[in-house]
Amino acid sequence: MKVAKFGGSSVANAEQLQKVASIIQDDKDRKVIVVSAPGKRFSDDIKVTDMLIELGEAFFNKQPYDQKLQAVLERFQSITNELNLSDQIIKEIKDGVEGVLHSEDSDALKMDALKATGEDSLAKVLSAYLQSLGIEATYLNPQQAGIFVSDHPGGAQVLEESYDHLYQLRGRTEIVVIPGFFGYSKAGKLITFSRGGSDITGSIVAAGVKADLYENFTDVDSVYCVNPTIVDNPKQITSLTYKEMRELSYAGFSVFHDEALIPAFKADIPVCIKNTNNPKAMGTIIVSKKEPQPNPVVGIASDTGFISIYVSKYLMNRELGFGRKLLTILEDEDISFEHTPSGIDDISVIIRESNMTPEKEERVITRIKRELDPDTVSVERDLALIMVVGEGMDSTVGLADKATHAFHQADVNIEMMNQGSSEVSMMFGIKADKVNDSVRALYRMFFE
Ligand SMILES: Nc1ncnc2c1ncn2[C@@H]1O[C@H](COP(=O)(O)OP(=O)(O)O)[C@@H](O)[C@H]1O
Ligand SMILES: N[C@@H](CC(=O)OP(=O)(O)O)C(=O)O
Repeated sequence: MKVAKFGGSSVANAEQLQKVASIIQDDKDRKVIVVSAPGKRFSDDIKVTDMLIELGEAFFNKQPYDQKLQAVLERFQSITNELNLSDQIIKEIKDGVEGVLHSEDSDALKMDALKATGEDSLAKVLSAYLQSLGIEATYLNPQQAGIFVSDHPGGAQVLEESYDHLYQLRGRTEIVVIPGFFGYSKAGKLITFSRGGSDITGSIVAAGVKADLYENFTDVDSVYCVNPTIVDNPKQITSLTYKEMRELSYAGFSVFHDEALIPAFKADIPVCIKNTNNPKAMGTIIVSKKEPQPNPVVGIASDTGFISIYVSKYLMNRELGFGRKLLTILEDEDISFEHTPSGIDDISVIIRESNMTPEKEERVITRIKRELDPDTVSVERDLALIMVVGEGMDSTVGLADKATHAFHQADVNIEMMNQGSSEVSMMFGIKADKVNDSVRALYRMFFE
């Protein structure tokens, strides 16, 4: 049995859905299908999820939202028209959105329910389309499938019991279409995963049904060793380990959500990234172990939007509990940290800028000054992280030398370097405006 997830680009319009249907028909093992909401049809287009978020924001700000709702309905209407399906779903979306907006739920729950409308409606459209082609298919809501999650709107975590519920799907004879991106709390509230979270649903479902393969259909032939929007025609990666993919997706390989690997990894289910627009291409397979490769580096990922809080204090290394106290201040503000590179008398805490507000920052800095009595505390902004990743790196001499040489060639100052003890990756912190030049220089160094 295979679980196939189709991302936003694969379900963006009727033509894409026709490709999806023929992919499903091509392999009788594709029994469980997970879908995203319609994504971009062209580069300046707006994803349905973003349209729904805008609609919610307009409502919360007491602004008119009718046109925004109309635009969502039109996206679905054009799909149902072209696929000759009933437009009953259009009425359901309209009533559903109004029902959510005027419910008694908190704004956070309303927003999650709105966001999920894209996936939920598309799953209904796809199952109706498959039925119209004479294929036995049913839509299955995540609550009926038993996908239970923690009560964190916009950041759900799956509850263990979901896997046993999902195992029951193995008894189904027809094709089951499940909307991605959300589950239900034990209190019965709809809660979404973080953005891009349909990949997570696919992985949870694959682990639950103990699938032989989790296929993740997107709009590229494979995972490339660098982001193809930064380097033209980069080399394709045929196989990756879970560990490598986890590091690469954490650091910016947006083709696969970094949280999505965990369920598949724990259940040891191979993941294959494939192209809906070219399903014959081999794709990239992600497994627990792979043959040693001639090149110890498999990929170079980059991400922007980081800040660093730098704290220095003479004899910091002797002060018991200094690091704990510093991190507690962040924890009290509900801020998670990414990395903590340190020296004997100083420490930096790297944070995603999206986790920080000006108010939080002011409180954090005030408390650091008051409670830790540092010599210096400063905040550095507009940082990017670059990760050079590969399982073979631990046994290869001279890779850090090659990497720093590439930064030198690109005339980029390295603000921070970090190599984890696992040696699966090297991480560099640089100014964000230099990130693409750096990635290109590293690509030339390691792959050309
Ligand atoms: N290293 C990489 N390899 C392949 N694609 C990448 C990589 N890094 C970033 N991407 C981007 O990821 C995109 C696919 O992810 P996404 O837009 O989330 O797809 P979907 O709509 O299928 O969910 C590609 O179009 C590509 O621009
Ligand atoms: N539609 C949701 C979830 C998702 O996974 O989308 P996509 O497959 O387009 O990355 C989002 O945009 O966040």
